[in-house]
Amino acid sequence: MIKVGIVGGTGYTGVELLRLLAKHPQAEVNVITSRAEAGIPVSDLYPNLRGHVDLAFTEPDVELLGKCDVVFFATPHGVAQNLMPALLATGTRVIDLSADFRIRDTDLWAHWYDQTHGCPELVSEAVYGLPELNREAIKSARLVACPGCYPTAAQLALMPLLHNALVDPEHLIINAASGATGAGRQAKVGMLLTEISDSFKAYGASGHRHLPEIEQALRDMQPADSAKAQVTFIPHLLPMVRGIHATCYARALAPETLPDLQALFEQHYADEPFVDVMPAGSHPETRSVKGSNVCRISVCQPQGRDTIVVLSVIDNLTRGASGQAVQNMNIMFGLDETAGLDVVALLP
Ligand SMILES: NC(=O)C1=CN([C@@H]2O[C@H](COP(=O)(O)OP(=O)(O)OC[C@H]3O[C@@H](n4cnc5c(N)ncnc54)[C@H](OP(=O)(O)O)[C@@H]3O)[C@@H](O)[C@H]2O)C=CC1
Ligand SMILES: CC(=O)N[C@@H](CCC(=O)OP(=O)(O)O)C(=O)O
Repeated sequence: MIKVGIVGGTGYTGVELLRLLAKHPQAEVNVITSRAEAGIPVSDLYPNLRGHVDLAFTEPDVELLGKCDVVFFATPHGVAQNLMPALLATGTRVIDLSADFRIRDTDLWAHWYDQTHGCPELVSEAVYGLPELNREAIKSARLVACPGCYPTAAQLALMPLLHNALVDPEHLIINAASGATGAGRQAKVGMLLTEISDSFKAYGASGHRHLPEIEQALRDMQPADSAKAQVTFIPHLLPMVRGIHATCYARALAPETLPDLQALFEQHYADEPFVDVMPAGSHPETRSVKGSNVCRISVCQPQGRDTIVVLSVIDNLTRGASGQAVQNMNIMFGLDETAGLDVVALLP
Protein backbone atom coordinates (compact mmCIF):
# COMPACT_ATOMS: atom_id res chain seq x y z
CA MET A 1 0.00 0.00 0.00
CA ILE A 2 1.18 3.53 -0.79
CA LYS A 3 1.49 5.54 2.42
CA VAL A 4 -0.24 8.91 2.03
CA GLY A 5 -0.03 12.13 4.05
CA ILE A 6 -2.38 15.09 3.64
CA VAL A 7 -1.51 18.58 4.85
CA GLY A 8 -4.69 20.63 5.32
CA GLY A 9 -7.32 17.98 5.95
CA THR A 10 -10.19 20.18 7.07
CA GLY A 11 -10.83 22.13 3.86
CA TYR A 12 -13.16 20.91 1.12
CA THR A 13 -10.36 19.51 -1.04
CA GLY A 14 -8.89 17.74 2.01
CA VAL A 15 -12.14 15.96 2.83
CA GLU A 16 -12.63 15.15 -0.87
CA LEU A 17 -9.16 13.53 -0.89
CA LEU A 18 -10.18 11.45 2.13
CA ARG A 19 -13.45 10.38 0.45
CA LEU A 20 -11.58 9.14 -2.63
CA LEU A 21 -8.56 7.64 -0.86
CA ALA A 22 -10.74 5.77 1.69
CA LYS A 23 -11.77 3.45 -1.15
CA HIS A 24 -8.46 3.41 -3.04
CA PRO A 25 -7.29 -0.21 -3.44
CA GLN A 26 -3.55 0.59 -3.29
CA ALA A 27 -3.22 3.63 -1.02
CA GLU A 28 -3.92 4.39 2.63
CA VAL A 29 -3.89 7.69 4.45
CA ASN A 30 -1.46 7.56 7.38
CA VAL A 31 -1.19 11.23 8.31
CA ILE A 32 -3.75 14.02 8.07
CA THR A 33 -2.99 17.46 9.45
CA SER A 34 -4.88 20.39 10.87
CA ARG A 35 -3.47 22.86 13.34
CA ALA A 36 -6.90 23.93 14.55
CA GLU A 37 -8.30 20.39 14.95
CA ALA A 38 -5.16 18.50 16.08
CA GLY A 39 -6.14 15.54 18.27
CA ILE A 40 -9.76 15.44 16.98
CA PRO A 41 -10.89 12.28 15.10
CA VAL A 42 -11.51 13.00 11.43
CA SER A 43 -14.97 11.40 11.59
CA ASP A 44 -16.02 13.82 14.37
CA LEU A 45 -15.65 16.65 11.87
CA TYR A 46 -16.81 14.74 8.79
CA PRO A 47 -19.42 12.10 9.73
CA ASN A 48 -19.57 10.84 6.11
CA LEU A 49 -16.16 9.29 6.86
CA ARG A 50 -17.36 7.35 9.95
CA GLY A 51 -16.42 3.71 9.45
CA HIS A 52 -14.09 4.60 6.57
CA VAL A 53 -11.31 6.74 8.09
CA ASP A 54 -9.97 5.86 11.52
CA LEU A 55 -7.48 8.70 11.98
CA ALA A 56 -7.15 11.86 14.06
CA PHE A 57 -5.80 15.18 12.82
CA THR A 58 -2.21 15.97 13.81
CA GLU A 59 -0.05 19.09 13.64
CA PRO A 60 1.91 19.36 10.36
CA ASP A 61 5.28 17.74 11.10
CA VAL A 62 7.84 17.24 8.35
CA GLU A 63 9.44 14.23 10.07
CA LEU A 64 6.08 12.40 10.26
CA LEU A 65 5.04 13.44 6.76
CA GLY A 66 8.45 12.41 5.43
CA LYS A 67 7.68 8.78 6.38
CA CYS A 68 4.91 8.78 3.75
CA ASP A 69 5.48 7.80 0.11
CA VAL A 70 3.49 10.80 -1.08
CA VAL A 71 2.16 13.95 0.57
CA PHE A 72 -0.76 16.02 -0.75
CA PHE A 73 -0.95 19.71 0.13
CA ALA A 74 -4.58 20.87 0.34
CA THR A 75 -3.59 24.19 1.86
CA PRO A 76 -3.99 27.86 0.90
CA HIS A 77 -1.46 29.39 -1.47
CA GLY A 78 1.88 30.14 0.18
CA VAL A 79 1.96 27.15 2.58
CA ALA A 80 3.41 24.31 0.48
CA GLN A 81 6.33 26.38 -0.79
CA ASN A 82 7.65 26.90 2.73
CA LEU A 83 7.65 23.21 3.69
CA MET A 84 8.70 21.90 0.27
CA PRO A 85 12.54 21.86 0.50
CA ALA A 86 12.57 20.01 3.85
CA LEU A 87 9.88 17.58 2.76
CA LEU A 88 11.42 16.69 -0.61
CA ALA A 89 14.74 16.14 1.19
CA THR A 90 13.13 13.23 3.07
CA GLY A 91 12.59 11.45 -0.25
CA THR A 92 8.79 11.68 -0.25
CA ARG A 93 7.00 12.80 -3.41
CA VAL A 94 4.58 15.71 -3.31
CA ILE A 95 1.30 16.61 -5.02
CA ASP A 96 0.36 20.22 -4.38
CA LEU A 97 -3.26 21.26 -4.91
CA SER A 98 -2.49 24.93 -4.34
CA ALA A 99 -1.11 27.34 -6.93
CA ASP A 100 2.39 27.55 -5.40
CA PHE A 101 4.18 25.66 -8.17
CA ARG A 102 1.83 26.05 -11.15
CA ILE A 103 3.38 29.11 -12.80
CA ARG A 104 6.94 28.85 -14.10
CA ASP A 105 7.58 32.62 -14.08
CA THR A 106 7.96 33.45 -10.39
CA ASP A 107 7.67 37.22 -11.01
CA LEU A 108 4.34 36.61 -12.72
CA TRP A 109 3.32 34.41 -9.78
CA ALA A 110 4.30 37.15 -7.31
CA HIS A 111 2.26 39.69 -9.27
CA TRP A 112 -0.97 37.64 -9.28
CA TYR A 113 -0.62 36.16 -5.79
CA ASP A 114 0.61 39.37 -4.21
CA GLN A 115 3.54 37.77 -2.37
CA THR A 116 7.15 36.89 -3.10
CA HIS A 117 7.64 33.22 -3.91
CA GLY A 118 9.25 31.45 -0.96
CA CYS A 119 10.88 28.63 -2.93
CA PRO A 120 11.70 29.77 -6.48
CA GLU A 121 14.46 27.17 -6.84
CA LEU A 122 11.95 24.30 -7.03
CA VAL A 123 9.46 25.91 -9.43
CA SER A 124 11.18 24.74 -12.61
CA GLU A 125 11.24 21.16 -11.34
CA ALA A 126 7.48 21.02 -10.71
CA VAL A 127 5.38 19.26 -13.34
CA TYR A 128 1.99 20.80 -14.14
CA GLY A 129 -0.41 17.99 -13.31
CA LEU A 130 -2.81 17.96 -16.24
CA PRO A 131 -2.46 14.27 -17.23
CA GLU A 132 -3.81 14.74 -20.77
CA LEU A 133 -0.98 17.23 -21.39
CA ASN A 134 1.93 16.01 -19.26
CA ARG A 135 1.41 12.31 -18.54
CA GLU A 136 4.98 11.24 -19.33
CA ALA A 137 6.60 13.91 -17.15
CA ILE A 138 4.18 13.20 -14.28
CA LYS A 139 5.35 9.55 -14.13
CA SER A 140 8.78 10.45 -12.78
CA ALA A 141 7.99 13.76 -11.05
CA ARG A 142 8.99 14.43 -7.44
CA LEU A 143 6.70 17.46 -7.31
CA VAL A 144 3.39 17.80 -9.18
CA ALA A 145 1.48 21.09 -9.24
CA CYS A 146 -2.21 20.28 -9.71
CA PRO A 147 -4.07 22.67 -12.02
CA GLY A 148 -6.71 25.03 -10.64
CA CYS A 149 -10.37 24.21 -11.17
CA TYR A 150 -11.23 26.79 -13.85
CA PRO A 151 -7.96 26.07 -15.72
CA THR A 152 -8.74 22.33 -15.82
CA ALA A 153 -12.18 22.87 -17.40
CA ALA A 154 -10.92 25.43 -19.92
CA GLN A 155 -7.67 23.72 -20.90
CA LEU A 156 -9.33 20.38 -21.63
CA ALA A 157 -11.95 22.20 -23.73
CA LEU A 158 -9.44 24.03 -25.91
CA MET A 159 -6.64 21.44 -26.16
CA PRO A 160 -7.74 19.62 -29.36
CA LEU A 161 -8.14 22.94 -31.19
CA LEU A 162 -4.81 24.42 -30.06
CA HIS A 163 -2.83 21.21 -30.35
CA ASN A 164 -3.86 21.05 -34.01
CA ALA A 165 -3.30 24.80 -34.57
CA LEU A 166 -6.88 25.28 -35.83
CA VAL A 167 -7.77 28.48 -33.96
CA ASP A 168 -6.31 31.91 -33.28
CA PRO A 169 -4.56 31.52 -29.90
CA GLU A 170 -4.61 35.28 -29.34
CA HIS A 171 -8.41 35.63 -29.45
CA LEU A 172 -9.75 33.11 -26.97
CA ILE A 173 -12.69 33.77 -24.65
CA ILE A 174 -13.56 31.69 -21.60
CA ASN A 175 -16.76 32.33 -19.67
CA ALA A 176 -16.88 30.02 -16.70
CA ALA A 177 -19.10 29.60 -13.66
CA SER A 178 -18.30 27.82 -10.41
CA GLY A 179 -20.21 26.50 -7.45
CA ALA A 180 -19.49 27.99 -4.03
CA THR A 181 -17.13 25.24 -2.77
CA GLY A 182 -14.58 26.72 -5.20
CA ALA A 183 -14.09 29.50 -2.68
CA GLY A 184 -13.01 27.09 0.08
CA ARG A 185 -14.48 26.49 3.54
CA GLN A 186 -13.52 29.68 5.32
CA ALA A 187 -16.41 31.88 6.51
CA LYS A 188 -16.94 34.86 4.19
CA VAL A 189 -20.02 37.08 4.09
CA GLY A 190 -20.06 37.03 0.29
CA MET A 191 -20.49 33.26 0.31
CA LEU A 192 -23.48 33.09 2.69
CA LEU A 193 -26.55 31.27 1.36
CA THR A 194 -28.48 34.52 1.65
CA GLU A 195 -25.90 36.36 -0.43
CA ILE A 196 -25.48 33.93 -3.31
CA SER A 197 -28.75 32.02 -3.67
CA ASP A 198 -31.30 33.04 -6.31
CA SER A 199 -28.72 35.23 -8.02
CA PHE A 200 -25.88 35.03 -10.55
CA LYS A 201 -22.91 37.32 -11.06
CA ALA A 202 -19.48 37.61 -12.63
CA TYR A 203 -16.46 38.45 -10.50
CA GLY A 204 -12.81 39.19 -11.19
CA ALA A 205 -13.75 40.42 -14.67
CA SER A 206 -10.79 42.77 -14.88
CA GLY A 207 -8.32 40.08 -13.86
CA HIS A 208 -8.41 36.72 -12.08
CA ARG A 209 -5.33 34.85 -10.84
CA HIS A 210 -6.16 31.81 -12.99
CA LEU A 211 -5.50 33.83 -16.16
CA PRO A 212 -1.69 33.38 -16.27
CA GLU A 213 -2.04 29.70 -15.43
CA ILE A 214 -4.58 29.15 -18.21
CA GLU A 215 -2.45 31.00 -20.76
CA GLN A 216 0.74 29.13 -19.80
CA ALA A 217 -0.82 25.70 -20.39
CA LEU A 218 -2.59 26.86 -23.57
CA ARG A 219 0.86 27.78 -24.91
CA ASP A 220 2.31 24.43 -23.81
CA MET A 221 -0.28 22.48 -25.82
CA GLN A 222 0.49 24.19 -29.15
CA PRO A 223 3.16 23.34 -31.70
CA ALA A 224 6.28 25.03 -30.27
CA ASP A 225 6.90 27.36 -33.21
CA SER A 226 3.49 29.03 -32.97
CA ALA A 227 2.81 29.00 -29.22
CA LYS A 228 0.95 32.11 -28.10
CA ALA A 229 -2.04 32.67 -25.88
CA GLN A 230 -4.22 35.65 -25.15
CA VAL A 231 -7.36 34.90 -23.23
CA THR A 232 -10.31 36.90 -21.98
CA PHE A 233 -11.38 34.97 -18.89
CA ILE A 234 -14.52 35.89 -16.95
CA PRO A 235 -15.42 33.75 -13.90
CA HIS A 236 -18.93 33.70 -12.41
CA LEU A 237 -20.38 32.49 -9.12
CA LEU A 238 -23.22 29.99 -9.37
CA PRO A 239 -25.62 29.45 -6.48
CA MET A 240 -24.83 25.74 -6.15
CA VAL A 241 -22.38 23.69 -4.12
CA ARG A 242 -20.19 21.83 -6.64
CA GLY A 243 -19.43 22.14 -10.33
CA ILE A 244 -17.89 24.29 -13.03
CA HIS A 245 -19.34 25.05 -16.45
CA ALA A 246 -16.97 26.65 -18.96
CA THR A 247 -18.09 28.06 -22.31
CA CYS A 248 -15.02 28.59 -24.48
CA TYR A 249 -14.98 30.56 -27.74
CA ALA A 250 -12.22 30.31 -30.36
CA ARG A 251 -11.94 31.76 -33.86
CA ALA A 252 -11.03 29.32 -36.64
CA LEU A 253 -7.85 30.29 -38.53
CA ALA A 254 -9.09 28.74 -41.79
CA PRO A 255 -12.88 28.19 -41.48
CA GLU A 256 -13.21 26.81 -44.99
CA THR A 257 -10.77 23.95 -44.37
CA LEU A 258 -11.73 22.97 -40.81
CA PRO A 259 -11.82 19.21 -40.23
CA ASP A 260 -14.88 17.50 -38.72
CA LEU A 261 -14.64 18.89 -35.17
CA GLN A 262 -16.71 16.16 -33.55
CA ALA A 263 -14.39 13.50 -35.02
CA LEU A 264 -11.31 15.54 -34.06
CA PHE A 265 -12.38 15.81 -30.41
CA GLU A 266 -13.41 12.16 -30.22
CA GLN A 267 -10.09 11.07 -31.68
CA HIS A 268 -8.04 13.40 -29.45
CA TYR A 269 -9.58 12.00 -26.29
CA ALA A 270 -10.20 8.42 -27.48
CA ASP A 271 -7.79 6.87 -24.94
CA GLU A 272 -8.45 9.25 -22.07
CA PRO A 273 -10.32 7.63 -19.17
CA PHE A 274 -11.48 10.95 -17.72
CA VAL A 275 -12.58 13.00 -20.72
CA ASP A 276 -15.97 12.24 -22.26
CA VAL A 277 -16.67 13.86 -25.63
CA MET A 278 -20.44 13.95 -25.84
CA PRO A 279 -22.44 13.39 -29.04
CA ALA A 280 -22.83 16.36 -31.40
CA GLY A 281 -25.52 18.76 -30.23
CA SER A 282 -25.16 17.82 -26.52
CA HIS A 283 -25.16 20.31 -23.69
CA PRO A 284 -23.12 18.85 -20.81
CA GLU A 285 -24.53 19.61 -17.37
CA THR A 286 -22.60 19.98 -14.14
CA ARG A 287 -24.72 17.42 -12.28
CA SER A 288 -23.58 14.75 -14.77
CA VAL A 289 -20.07 14.93 -13.24
CA LYS A 290 -20.90 15.60 -9.59
CA GLY A 291 -18.46 13.65 -7.40
CA SER A 292 -16.72 12.08 -10.42
CA ASN A 293 -13.34 12.75 -12.02
CA VAL A 294 -14.76 13.05 -15.53
CA CYS A 295 -14.70 16.19 -17.67
CA ARG A 296 -17.61 16.17 -20.15
CA ILE A 297 -17.14 18.19 -23.31
CA SER A 298 -19.13 19.10 -26.37
CA VAL A 299 -18.05 21.10 -29.41
CA CYS A 300 -20.10 23.03 -31.94
CA GLN A 301 -19.82 25.69 -34.63
CA PRO A 302 -22.97 27.82 -34.31
CA GLN A 303 -24.51 28.69 -37.70
CA GLY A 304 -21.39 27.26 -39.33
CA ARG A 305 -19.62 30.59 -38.76
CA ASP A 306 -15.95 30.86 -37.87
CA THR A 307 -16.39 30.90 -34.07
CA ILE A 308 -16.03 27.47 -32.48
CA VAL A 309 -17.69 26.95 -29.09
CA VAL A 310 -16.63 24.26 -26.64
CA LEU A 311 -18.72 23.49 -23.55
CA SER A 312 -16.96 21.79 -20.65
CA VAL A 313 -18.14 20.66 -17.22
CA ILE A 314 -16.24 19.30 -14.23
CA ASP A 315 -16.76 18.90 -10.50
CA ASN A 316 -14.43 21.58 -9.08
CA LEU A 317 -13.57 19.46 -6.04
CA THR A 318 -13.04 16.19 -7.92
CA ARG A 319 -11.62 16.72 -11.43
CA GLY A 320 -10.84 20.34 -10.49
CA ALA A 321 -8.80 19.39 -7.41
CA SER A 322 -8.71 16.15 -5.37
CA GLY A 323 -9.73 13.63 -8.06
CA GLN A 324 -7.13 14.99 -10.43
CA ALA A 325 -4.60 14.87 -7.57
CA VAL A 326 -5.35 11.15 -7.04
CA GLN A 327 -5.13 10.59 -10.82
CA ASN A 328 -1.65 12.16 -10.66
CA MET A 329 -0.69 9.88 -7.76
CA ASN A 330 -1.79 6.84 -9.77
CA ILE A 331 0.38 7.93 -12.69
CA MET A 332 3.39 8.71 -10.45
CA PHE A 333 3.27 5.28 -8.81
CA GLY A 334 2.59 3.27 -11.96
CA LEU A 335 -0.93 2.26 -10.85
CA ASP A 336 -4.02 1.91 -13.00
CA GLU A 337 -4.86 5.57 -13.67
CA THR A 338 -8.49 5.03 -12.68
CA ALA A 339 -7.75 3.33 -9.32
CA GLY A 340 -9.99 4.80 -6.62
CA LEU A 341 -11.65 7.05 -9.18
CA ASP A 342 -14.12 4.69 -10.81
CA VAL A 343 -17.10 6.56 -9.39
CA VAL A 344 -20.41 7.25 -11.11
CA ALA A 345 -21.63 10.85 -10.75
CA LEU A 346 -24.50 11.59 -8.41
CA LEU A 347 -27.56 12.51 -10.49
CA PRO A 348 -29.91 14.20 -9.70
N1 LIG B 1 -12.04 24.52 -3.43
C1 LIG B 1 -11.77 24.20 -4.70
O1 LIG B 1 -12.67 23.97 -5.54
C2 LIG B 1 -10.35 24.12 -5.16
C3 LIG B 1 -9.29 24.43 -4.33
N2 LIG B 1 -8.01 24.37 -4.77
C4 LIG B 1 -6.90 24.73 -3.89
O2 LIG B 1 -6.73 23.73 -2.90
C5 LIG B 1 -6.22 24.33 -1.71
C6 LIG B 1 -7.13 23.97 -0.55
O3 LIG B 1 -8.40 24.55 -0.75
P1 LIG B 1 -9.68 24.19 0.16
O4 LIG B 1 -9.79 22.75 0.38
O5 LIG B 1 -10.80 24.94 -0.44
O6 LIG B 1 -9.27 24.63 1.58
P2 LIG B 1 -9.17 25.72 2.58
O7 LIG B 1 -8.29 26.76 2.01
O8 LIG B 1 -10.50 26.03 3.07
O9 LIG B 1 -8.44 24.79 3.71
C7 LIG B 1 -7.20 24.94 4.07
C8 LIG B 1 -6.60 23.78 4.89
O10 LIG B 1 -5.24 24.08 5.05
C9 LIG B 1 -4.86 24.09 6.42
N3 LIG B 1 -3.90 25.18 6.61
C10 LIG B 1 -4.12 26.51 6.47
N4 LIG B 1 -3.00 27.21 6.68
C11 LIG B 1 -2.02 26.30 6.97
C12 LIG B 1 -0.64 26.41 7.28
N5 LIG B 1 -0.04 27.59 7.34
N6 LIG B 1 0.05 25.28 7.50
C13 LIG B 1 -0.55 24.07 7.43
N7 LIG B 1 -1.87 23.90 7.14
C14 LIG B 1 -2.60 25.02 6.90
C15 LIG B 1 -6.16 24.30 7.17
O11 LIG B 1 -6.12 23.66 8.43
P3 LIG B 1 -5.50 24.32 9.75
O12 LIG B 1 -5.57 25.80 9.56
O13 LIG B 1 -6.34 23.80 10.85
O14 LIG B 1 -4.09 23.80 9.80
C16 LIG B 1 -7.19 23.61 6.27
O15 LIG B 1 -7.27 22.23 6.60
C17 LIG B 1 -6.17 25.85 -1.96
O16 LIG B 1 -4.88 26.21 -2.34
C18 LIG B 1 -7.15 26.02 -3.11
O17 LIG B 1 -6.87 27.14 -3.86
C19 LIG B 1 -7.72 23.91 -6.02
C20 LIG B 1 -8.71 23.61 -6.91
C21 LIG B 1 -10.12 23.69 -6.54
C1 LIG C 1 -15.93 30.26 -6.66
C2 LIG C 1 -14.52 30.69 -6.33
O1 LIG C 1 -14.32 31.60 -5.56
N1 LIG C 1 -13.52 30.02 -6.94
C3 LIG C 1 -12.14 30.32 -6.70
C4 LIG C 1 -11.21 29.52 -7.56
C5 LIG C 1 -11.13 28.16 -7.26
C6 LIG C 1 -9.81 27.51 -6.91
O2 LIG C 1 -9.79 26.84 -5.95
O3 LIG C 1 -8.70 27.67 -7.57
P1 LIG C 1 -7.22 27.73 -6.93
O4 LIG C 1 -6.81 26.37 -6.61
O5 LIG C 1 -6.34 28.34 -7.91
O6 LIG C 1 -7.35 28.56 -5.71
C7 LIG C 1 -11.78 31.75 -7.04
O7 LIG C 1 -12.29 32.29 -8.01
O8 LIG C 1 -10.87 32.26 -6.39
